[in-house]
Order: sequence, then C-alpha cells, then structure tokens
Amino acid sequence: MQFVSTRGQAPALGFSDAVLAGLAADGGLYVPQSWPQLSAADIASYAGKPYADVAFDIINRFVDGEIAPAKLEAIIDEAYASFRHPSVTPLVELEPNHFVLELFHGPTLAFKDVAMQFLSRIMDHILAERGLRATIVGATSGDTGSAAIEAFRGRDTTDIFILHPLGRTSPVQRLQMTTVLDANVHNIAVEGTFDDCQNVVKAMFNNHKFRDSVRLSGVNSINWGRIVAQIVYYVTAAVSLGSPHRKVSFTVPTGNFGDIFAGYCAKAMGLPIERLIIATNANDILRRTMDTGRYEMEGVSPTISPSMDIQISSNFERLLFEAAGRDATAVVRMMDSLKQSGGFALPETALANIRRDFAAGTTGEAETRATIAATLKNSDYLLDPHTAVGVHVARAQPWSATPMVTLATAHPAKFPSAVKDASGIEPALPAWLGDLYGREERLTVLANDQSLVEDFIAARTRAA
Ligand SMILES: Cc1ncc(COP(=O)(O)O)c(C=O)c1O
Ligand SMILES: N[C@@H](CCOP(=O)(O)O)C(=O)O
Repeated sequence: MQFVSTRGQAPALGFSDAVLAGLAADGGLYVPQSWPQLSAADIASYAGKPYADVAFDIINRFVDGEIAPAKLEAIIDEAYASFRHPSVTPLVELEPNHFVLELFHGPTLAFKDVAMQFLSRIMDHILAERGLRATIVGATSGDTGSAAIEAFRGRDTTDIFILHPLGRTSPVQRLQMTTVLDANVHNIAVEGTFDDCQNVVKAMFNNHKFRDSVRLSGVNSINWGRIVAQIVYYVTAAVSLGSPHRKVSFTVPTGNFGDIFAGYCAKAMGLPIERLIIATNANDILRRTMDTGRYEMEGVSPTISPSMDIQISSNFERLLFEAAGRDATAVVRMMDSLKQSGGFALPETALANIRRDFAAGTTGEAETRATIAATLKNSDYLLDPHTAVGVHVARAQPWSATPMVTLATAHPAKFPSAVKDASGIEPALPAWLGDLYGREERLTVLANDQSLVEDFIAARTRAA
C-alpha cells in the first residue's frame, strides 16, 4: 500500500515512511492510494471481538506487511491496555436511538489518546529498527498536546516539542502538558492562537533545511498514523449497533477535521454509515462552508470548548482531495488561495460530493451550557463542552430510524469550571491525576515567530 500527497508533488511512500514524514514534502497530507475494502463478512466477524483485535485487523490493511504482524499485534495490544475501560471506547445510550461513544478512557481523558498511544509505539518501533532519533513537533489547543506528551514521554528515540496558545487552554489541559518533566518533553506557549501554533508547525515542515537537520516528524492529525487508528472506533461502534446489517450515523465535534475524516475513511472502506454530521462551536467555518460553498477565514473567538477554537481545519484538505476526484491541482489552487486571500470557493462537484456524505450544525455558547444542564437533568449524564456541542447538533437533525452516535471526545473533568457553570457539578479528576494542581510546571513562552521556535528546538533536540 502506498500513500500519496493531496498536492501531488511529493513521492508516494509506504506506511512507515508516511508516518515518519507527518506532512508530505510538498505541504500536502498523505492519503492511501486506494481504500482497502471491508466486506460484510469482515464487518460481521468483528462482533464480540476485543477492541485491540479489530484495531489490528483494520490497521494491518494499511501497514500492508511493512511491520511483522506479530509485532504490530503486540504494539496494538499494549497501546489499548492503557485504557481504563475494558471495551476501550464504550457506547452509552443517552436517549432512544441516540448514543455517545466515550473516547475518553485513556490516560489523558480525551479521544486523542486512542491514536496517540498507538502512534508513539509505532514510531518508536520504526525509529529503533532504523537506529534513528526524531524530533516530534505538534500544535495543540489542549488535548493533542497532553496525549502526545503522555505517549512519548521518556522515549529514547524521540524529543517532543509541543506548541500551545498561551492562556487559551483549560488549566487542566495546560497542567497535563507542563507538569511532565521528562527530559525529552518541551512545552512552548506561543503568544497567539492555535492556528498560529499550527502555522508555525507547518512552516517548519516546509523549511526543508530545518526539517532534515532535526529529522522532523509530526503528531497532529496531519499524520496518517493518527487517522488510521481513529477509523477503528467507528467500526466497533457501528458493529455494536448492528452493522453490517444496519446503517449508523455519527455526529462529530469538529475542529481540525481529523476525527470526522476517520469516519469518512471508515465509510470509504465499506462501513454502512448513513450520515456524518460536522458539529462546530461558534468558530463555525466548516458549517458556513457547507452552507455557502466558500471556505472563508474569520477571527477565532474563545469558547468553552477551546479545543475546537480553530479556523484552519487541516484535514479538510484530505476531504477536498477526495471530493474533487483526487485532483491534486485543484487542491493546490484552493490551498494557495487560502494562503493568499484567506478563503477559496469549492468546485461545484466537490461541494455536491461533500454534501452527499456530510451535514453540519453549530452550537453556540448558551446552547452548549443548556445542553450540559438538560442532559444531566434528563439523562443523568454529564457531558464535557465539546461533546455537548455534538449532542446539541445531533438532536437538531431531522428524525431518522438510523441510530445516531455522537462522539464523546473528552471527559468533563478536563473542563471543570465550564461544566460547573453549566450544571452546578464540578467533575472530579480521576485518582491518577488527583494531585495535578500541585505538580511542578515547566514551559517556555515564545513570540509567534517561526525562527524563534526553530532555534529553541535546534538547541535542545538530540536528533540533530
Ligand atoms: C475534546 C475535543 N473535541 C473535539 C476536537 C476536534 O477534533 P478534530 O480536530 O479531529 O476535528 C478536539 C481537538 O481537535 C478535541 O480536543
Ligand atoms: N483540538 C486539537 C487541535 C489539534 O488537532 P489534531 O487532531 O490535528 O492534533 C488539540 O487538542 O490540540
């Protein structure tokens, strides 16, 4: 299996090289050259199987023999042994025909753990086999960073540098990153927004001299290794609800579009998904794009679901590539226009293709709070603000007999003050994080400036 860039100018790579590369050399994102197909019998065979077994069967189709199956199986088993729920990602019925898929039972309480626990182990394996070290960089609005730091801490093959927007994460998210004091972990608080952090990360990848000199690798969902691991829970959830004999719809709280793109991948592989619903907070660029056919940047406003305070939705590029019939030239045109003028128009057929598979809705701040309060009252279930954005959008969809699954992307305890404001209940952190507020912090504040960040990294990485 080869992976090709959405911009068509970078060499096609196998799984291991695509994972180590993160972003393609032409600035594009890697996608598989073709979608491996799950037959109805394959899907039916997953019923009752442990999560790790399903994960192995799906991920192995993309690894395509590059890693010995027994080794891959061991890596996947170990990754999901760190989850605190035996099903790894359990489904809970919220109300008739509406379920939440709890993705927050990993070590840092957000869905990012599902992919990151896999990615750190697979990268470690590939690097160790090649006798190499890499410099890992990531931009975070709070959850990717904590999951990545937890997954990569203490590893000899990697140094990890995480950029977060100064003062724009929840205190729990910040502390989960900055209190990890392992020598290979470096936290940079950037004076700017998440989009600024992500722009610096992408610019470092596009600075080929720097990229090569520190052997740069990425852990954001621009890395195919993140997406592939997220396909799995769409499959396990759909199978629990009766697939392949029954269709399922998913509503996904969305920012960088990685999580919902994994749902698209599952559908492309043959999972019977009826609709994928994009749920945005007040930073609603994706919902507006679905309405108007124009992707148009506006400023980012801080919300109580801060992890989704994003305007440049990286993985939307993967969907554009697919929807435009894999026309890399059209993708380059759109991305150039985004860079130059802050927006672009979608080609008509691409828009029609996207509207066939996706719908979208927005949840404002007051609605997010009201959803948390009402869900506690009516279903005795405490939502985090990101999941509440999804639940509100799911409830606003036209009625359908098809089961709806809303992805519960974070544990409410990551956002205690927003949840308390909305519900009157302050969710407690689990025991292993109980002393988080008392731990020593380490971080460096830097201006939003690529060369300052590059100098900081170059002076500290062991991969140079
Ligand atoms: C809690 C939470 N929910 C939802 C999202 C949005 O996910 P994605 O960026 O994959 O669209 C994020 C961050 O990305 C998150 O941290
Ligand atoms: N919400 C994210 C933003 C980065 O998303 P990613 O999935 O591309 O890593 C975060 O929590 O950092």
